[in-house]
Amino acid sequence: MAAKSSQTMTIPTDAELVQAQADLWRHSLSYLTPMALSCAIQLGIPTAIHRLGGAASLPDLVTTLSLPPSKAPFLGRLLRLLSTTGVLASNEAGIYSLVPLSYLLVDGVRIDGDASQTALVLAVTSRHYMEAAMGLADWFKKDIAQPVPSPFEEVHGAALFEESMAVLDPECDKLFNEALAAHDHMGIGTILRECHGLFSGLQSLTDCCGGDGTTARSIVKAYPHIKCNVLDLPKVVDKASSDGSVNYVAGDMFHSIPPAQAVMLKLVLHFWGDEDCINILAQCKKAIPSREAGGKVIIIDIVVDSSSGQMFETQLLMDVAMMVYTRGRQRDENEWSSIFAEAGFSDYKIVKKLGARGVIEVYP
Ligand SMILES: C[S@@+](CC[C@H](N)C(=O)[O-])C[C@H]1O[C@@H](n2cnc3c(N)ncnc32)[C@H](O)[C@@H]1O
Repeated sequence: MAAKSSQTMTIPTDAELVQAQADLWRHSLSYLTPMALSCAIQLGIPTAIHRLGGAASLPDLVTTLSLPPSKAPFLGRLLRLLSTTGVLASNEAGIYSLVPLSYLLVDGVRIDGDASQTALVLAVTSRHYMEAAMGLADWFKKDIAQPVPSPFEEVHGAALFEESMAVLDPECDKLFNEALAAHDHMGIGTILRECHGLFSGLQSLTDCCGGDGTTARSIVKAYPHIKCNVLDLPKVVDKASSDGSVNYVAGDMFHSIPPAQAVMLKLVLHFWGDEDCINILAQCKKAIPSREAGGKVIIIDIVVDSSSGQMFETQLLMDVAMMVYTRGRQRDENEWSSIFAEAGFSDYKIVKKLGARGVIEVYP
């Protein structure tokens, strides 16, 4: 027999009901915010404003973007939403300008040598990603044995990293790879400037899952004395173009990680479940010397922090994104700490929080 609730819900007042209705509109229509952002990128609005000197009026944009004049009033409404949601700034004279967020969406602008972030927005707002999110309720109802495939795998028949994705859906595979490169390449410059002690004392480093070696090359450029290995799967290493500054190793991190004073896992562990993370970290521990000899694992990943205001919501969205698209998750400090302990590490330190991410040193 169902337990009787001792609490009865108070009937909302009229004022609360109309507010609730407005809140529901906002919640259920807020998918139009990323759609407007994607539309702005496809039309080239941030790039046009940049080329017009960083500020532009509606008529300037209609002309520069070669849009039919009949669309001007509609573009004005799009620009108003983009300004209200913080993608652009606007003033009373009807001039639109770039803010740091839209600066990241300007074609050709390089931040620390990184590509703009347009590829990421275009991928996550594509039908491939949206369809996976739309399959979430069906996914919840299915009782599937471990390891649980993501809603993305259920809908598209392959995981994001799987080679078969290139055959099943080449367009989706291309979108994902471009998005991943834009996402991963950004930020190492800031880490090098903000976290001086992270690499300076190291003689050697293995960038585990280091992809095409972009991050490792930036580190070696800043610290030429560091001997740097880049470990990735053979299919990735085979395609990497080497300039001789780093040593590429084709392999599987679950089997072996090239030894070095430190192993770095930058934006890796959030793709994996807890058990896999423990196995990866256990392999890292085998690859490094004792703490006294300077051994450490460097992790760059989100540290979910409920006291971080709006950043907390971003971190939760990134967590649900991991649930929808991968088998991974985002973790708070307690969750990180127990994974480190289970993998046999004795201590850790959160060196720095940068945006939504943290830089963690983990000691054997
Ligand atoms: C999200 S990226 C890592 C990002 C990279 N560390 C960066 O910050 O630029 C994931 C990478 O992990 C690699 N990878 C996946 N499974 C692997 C494994 N078992 N062993 C080694 N590399 C792996 C993929 O090929 C891909 O290049």
